[in-house]
Amino acid sequence: MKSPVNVAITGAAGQIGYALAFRVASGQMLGPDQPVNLHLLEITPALGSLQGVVMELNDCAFPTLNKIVATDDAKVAFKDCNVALLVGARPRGPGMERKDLLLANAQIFSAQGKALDAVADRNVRVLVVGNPANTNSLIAQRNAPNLNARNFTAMVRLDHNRALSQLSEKTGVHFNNIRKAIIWGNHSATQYPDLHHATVDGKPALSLVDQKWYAETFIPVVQQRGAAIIKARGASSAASAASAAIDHVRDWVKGTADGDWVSMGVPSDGSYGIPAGVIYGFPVTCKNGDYQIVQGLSVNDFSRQRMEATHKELLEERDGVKELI
Ligand SMILES: NC(=O)C1=CN([C@@H]2O[C@H](COP(=O)(O)OP(=O)(O)OC[C@H]3O[C@@H](n4cnc5c(N)ncnc54)[C@H](O)[C@@H]3O)[C@@H](O)[C@H]2O)C=CC1
Ligand SMILES: O=C([O-])CC(=O)C(=O)O
Repeated sequence: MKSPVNVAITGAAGQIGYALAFRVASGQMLGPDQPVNLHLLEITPALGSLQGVVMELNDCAFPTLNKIVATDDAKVAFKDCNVALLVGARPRGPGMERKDLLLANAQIFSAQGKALDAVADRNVRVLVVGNPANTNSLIAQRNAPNLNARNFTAMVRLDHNRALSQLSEKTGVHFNNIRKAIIWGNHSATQYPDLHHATVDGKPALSLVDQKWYAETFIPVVQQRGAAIIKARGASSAASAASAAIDHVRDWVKGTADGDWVSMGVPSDGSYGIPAGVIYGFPVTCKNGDYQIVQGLSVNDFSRQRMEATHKELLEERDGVKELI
């Protein structure tokens, strides 16, 4: 039997947390042969509700669930954690942009960065889901100077999956046969969903759809999907966000499929002219528990303009939290 992996989930009694904890506990993230210790963090007033989640998790009798720690102390939750899923943060409501949450949520990520720095496993893999995810990930990273900076990532996988879903609906081809979509940049309305390298049943995606649909329907629909879900449900995406978090960490730890890539918000290494350090959505492949930014893709003017616009927004967000990074 493998030794257990410690997985911390913040905001574990919230909408996403409630979907995510059960999927992690049941082995859907790290595999059916990998026991997990769940470290669940909530704010003090939510501890009662968190206790209910703990009771339900125990009642599932998952073979892969070894132990649960439920706490309102970040240093207890992050102690020796190998994977940290930073979900706990305020969600937006109708009419807001995700960056409107920055002031409300930024403090959470500076405090949690410090707590991770103090007590987490030195190779902890961090996924920030709480919005605005890229900038919150940067804040956590900058507050954890003793951890591996590459391991601070932000979730654009939901956007990636949304791109597959839209293209599948348009072409009538199942997502399983769609490869190499890309989400560049920020998890926001400026993100750039790029189909220039995508294939559908092995054919170039852009040879199957017209440019007008790509530019005027596909891109805005993917960019605005979060807002469309809020309008329809009266609450932001939760099960699909949890599912994307599972996909992100599973692929990072266990590797991406041959001949495909996924999108992850990761610190730039200067690739594609995005200055080093910015946490930006890139196409990546994963192997042996590490990720690599896909190199050598051609970028035309249409793409370059959009990649710059989303980068510019990230710089503006960063300027807004200068004192925390
Ligand atoms: N990156 C992405 O693709 C997506 C990101 N999100 C974001 O994820 C975040 C969570 O969304 P929901 O679960 O729907 O919100 P929610 O309000 O249902 O749950 C958030 C939970 O976090 C807890 N929390 C607040 N501060 C905390 C702290 N300092 N430590 C630990 N827990 C804390 C709250 O008590 C609450 O239970 C939001 O910021 C939302 O905008 C949502 C969907 C997709
Ligand atoms: O739109 C929101 O506020 C929640 C979110 O990030 C998403 O669904 O992509």
